[in-house]
Amino acid sequence: MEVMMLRHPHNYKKEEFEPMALALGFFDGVHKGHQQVMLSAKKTAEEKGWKSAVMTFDPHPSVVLGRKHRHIRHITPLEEKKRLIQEMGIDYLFIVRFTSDFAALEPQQFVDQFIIGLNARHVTAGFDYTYGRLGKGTMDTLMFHSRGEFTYTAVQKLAIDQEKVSSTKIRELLSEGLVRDASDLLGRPYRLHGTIIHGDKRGRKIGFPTANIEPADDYFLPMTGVYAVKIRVQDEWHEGVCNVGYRPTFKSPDEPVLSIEVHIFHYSGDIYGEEVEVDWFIRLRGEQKFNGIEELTAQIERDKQAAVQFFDSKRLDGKS
Ligand SMILES: Cc1cc2nc3c(=O)[nH]c(=O)nc-3n(C[C@H](O)[C@H](O)[C@H](O)COP(=O)(O)O)c2cc1C
Ligand SMILES: Nc1ncnc2c1ncn2[C@@H]1O[C@H](COP(=O)(O)OP(=O)(O)OP(=O)(O)O)[C@@H](O)[C@H]1O
Repeated sequence: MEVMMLRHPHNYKKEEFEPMALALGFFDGVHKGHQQVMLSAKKTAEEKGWKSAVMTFDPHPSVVLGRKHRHIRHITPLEEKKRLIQEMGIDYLFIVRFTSDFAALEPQQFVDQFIIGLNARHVTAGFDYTYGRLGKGTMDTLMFHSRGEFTYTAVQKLAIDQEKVSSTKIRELLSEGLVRDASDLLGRPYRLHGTIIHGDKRGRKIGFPTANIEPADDYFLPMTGVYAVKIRVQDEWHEGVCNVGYRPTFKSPDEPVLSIEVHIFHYSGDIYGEEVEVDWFIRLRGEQKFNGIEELTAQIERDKQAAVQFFDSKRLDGKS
């Protein structure tokens, strides 16, 4: 997949691009709804002998439009999004810098410069996609703005249990610790990339060594608590239990520092500095303040059993 960063104004001529079927959206999560939009573009590209392309934006439009904090957390930060879109077999990914100037483009200007101007011959987007200043362009105005230069598909709403599959819903589920429900909407487990860093080395002493993980990006983390996870280290997946939280048993609430640490089953070895991936399967409990190490270790032992049982039953279901 070729990744192209674009800014407004850009100086490309449409002749510089091969004909494309282009999927439009921010696509945080690359969830099942997003996948349908992208696959629809891919299918059209295959039928017509064109290239498939996805256009996304960076940063999130709400950062520039001032509706949210400057730093918004993502289900799939840009690098994660790139990986997933690449895995879908898309030929081109356009990442448009979302600036105030870009946001101020009238719908027709956006279409002229970023759709027709890039030689897109077909556009796919979800039924509720909007474009141009104040989101005035909709799937109903696209025909008019297309000037007959491209065709388009409005992908129908994908809903699960009568609710639209959306990035917003997935963030809501993650913030409630409902990682299993989130994975139903994502079509895969929620995943975090990071690096193993040094912790306080206390874990080893209490009998549960942990890999402390520094996220590679501004991930939207699940609610604090203990989770059954899988972790990929040096290309091998292992099962484990993960605590995401503030370790109230040891740390003062006055200086809260969030830590993410995984006790990996049947594993020993020095893995500081390794890049890892963590897939989150189920939340086992909330984080607690224990009266000392013994109570904590007894509970971690129970967490471990619960996670082992969870993975065993998943294997029996044949879903592993
Ligand atoms: C499965 C698991 C569950 C944990 N649960 C708690 C908890 O409920 N409360 C808490 O204060 N710390 C909890 N911890 C964190 C331990 O306090 C932590 O592993 C220990 O302090 C070692 O930290 P270190 O790796 O930074 O040395 C948990 C750790 C694991 C692996
Ligand atoms: N459930 C869905 N069914 C069909 N299309 C969808 C669905 N969710 C998003 N899309 C489409 O995918 C593209 C990306 O959408 P967007 O990034 O706004 O995702 P979203 O999940 O709706 O996000 P948010 O919750 O922030 O509104 C758009 O074209 C949008 O219309």
